[in-house]
Amino acid sequence: MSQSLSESLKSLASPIINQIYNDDFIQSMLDGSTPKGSIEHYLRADHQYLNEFAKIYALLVPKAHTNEEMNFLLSQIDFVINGEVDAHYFLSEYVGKSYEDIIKGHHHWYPSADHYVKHMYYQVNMREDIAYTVAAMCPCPYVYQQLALKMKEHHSLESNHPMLKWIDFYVEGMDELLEYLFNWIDQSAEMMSQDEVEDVKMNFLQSCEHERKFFNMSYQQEDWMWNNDEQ
Ligand SMILES: Cc1ncc(CN)c(N)n1
Repeated sequence: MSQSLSESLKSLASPIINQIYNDDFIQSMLDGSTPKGSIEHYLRADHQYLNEFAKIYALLVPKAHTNEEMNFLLSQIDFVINGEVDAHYFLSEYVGKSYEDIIKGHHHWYPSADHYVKHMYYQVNMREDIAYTVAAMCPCPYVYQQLALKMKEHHSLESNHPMLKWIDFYVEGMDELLEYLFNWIDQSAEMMSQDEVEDVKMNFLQSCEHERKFFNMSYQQEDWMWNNDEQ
């Protein structure tokens, strides 16, 4: 029996996730050496990213076919805005500043975050079928869940490890969400041509690479050359 599209996506994403795991951001989280400035950069970018992610979920509501799909989207808007902020509070504890102080006054999207967000907005605005956007959004929970599982699997983290609460947040809370998203992709793929399926794959894999760029952007505190007014 041939592999489902979602199974194919997961195996294609695996080498990218391994690269992210071995990059500086995750490796420094594990050894507790992440520069506080890199975490602050991440939090400023991610606060905006999650707000845009919620707005893109909202733009999917008119494309939903059932009340059940609409309720899923509403629940995810609530989670992204009001639930995932807990993961940010765990990281602001590491920095030693209040989350509100870290993110206040920050308005522009850093370059790699800009590219990632616009990749998702392009799908929701230019593609009729919801699957193209869902495929571009799915790596957001999927990559983090896989990274967190690898971090726990390969390291016996002390109970006072500074990143343990952040890691556990993504180990525990993603299964039901991911099952829904991947089923949505598989169901849509049944009515697609091979070319359309290839486009769905590209959207998913590009977002996996955008995840890698987002972490590297944070570690290197990447910004635009024109912006020189931020701490
Ligand atoms: C950029 C990004 N990607 C994924 C996640 C995890 N939902 C996040 N908070 N930020």
